Amino acid sequence: MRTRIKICGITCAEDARAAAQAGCDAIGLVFYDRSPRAIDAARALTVARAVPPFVTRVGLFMDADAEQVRQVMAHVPLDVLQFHGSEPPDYCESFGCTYLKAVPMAGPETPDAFMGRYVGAQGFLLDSHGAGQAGGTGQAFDWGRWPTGIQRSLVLAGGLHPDNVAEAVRQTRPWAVDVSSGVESSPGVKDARRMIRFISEVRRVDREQTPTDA
Ligand SMILES: O=C(O)c1ccccc1NCC(=O)[C@H](O)[C@H](O)COP(=O)(O)O
Repeated sequence: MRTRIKICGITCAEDARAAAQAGCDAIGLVFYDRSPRAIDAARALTVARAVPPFVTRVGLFMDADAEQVRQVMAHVPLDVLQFHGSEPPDYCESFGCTYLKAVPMAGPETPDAFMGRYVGAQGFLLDSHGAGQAGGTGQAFDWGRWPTGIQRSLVLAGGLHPDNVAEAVRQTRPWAVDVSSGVESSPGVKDARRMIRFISEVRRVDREQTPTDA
């Protein structure tokens, strides 16, 4: 299987083009003003327009007012929404857009119980954050806690970087991986070489797992 790759926290058109050139499947735009990767709608529009066709644009929100989400959606062409806070299912579904729900692996609820509540989610991003904590921390959770036997699309996030992503994919076999700080030179600034290395490591494991013709 080809593991999908999302590079989150893109803040400029140059980084968006570099991420696409490196071979990512999706980029993330963070609409959360307390993040070092926060972006406003005007800048996000520039970034979204720099992304070539067939690369998915994900808009990330954290406990935002519904009106803020609607305003961003009216200005920026987003393909998918990602909700990273304690947004309830009816809120997530109210925008009529494909969405991912972040699952706090340091939260009190088991991942399966948490995911069971979001029947309308297209997928889940399992991250190391917990109650009251944001994402983009560079912290990994224990991959041994990865849920198995779940028929939903799961995205592995949290503390991934070019030197650990191969092992992470081998252990969890996720639908997709997500990275932010692990491919940066400083918060909010992506490093093209790290993005290329990250993606080539994922592809190396994909090849190991692809059966060859006898
Ligand atoms: O990236 C942020 O700054 C951020 C802030 C607040 C909530 C979520 C945030 N990012 C969400 C993501 O999807 C990150 O890519 C994910 O948490 C992994 O981050 P990292 O551990 O830095 O790879």
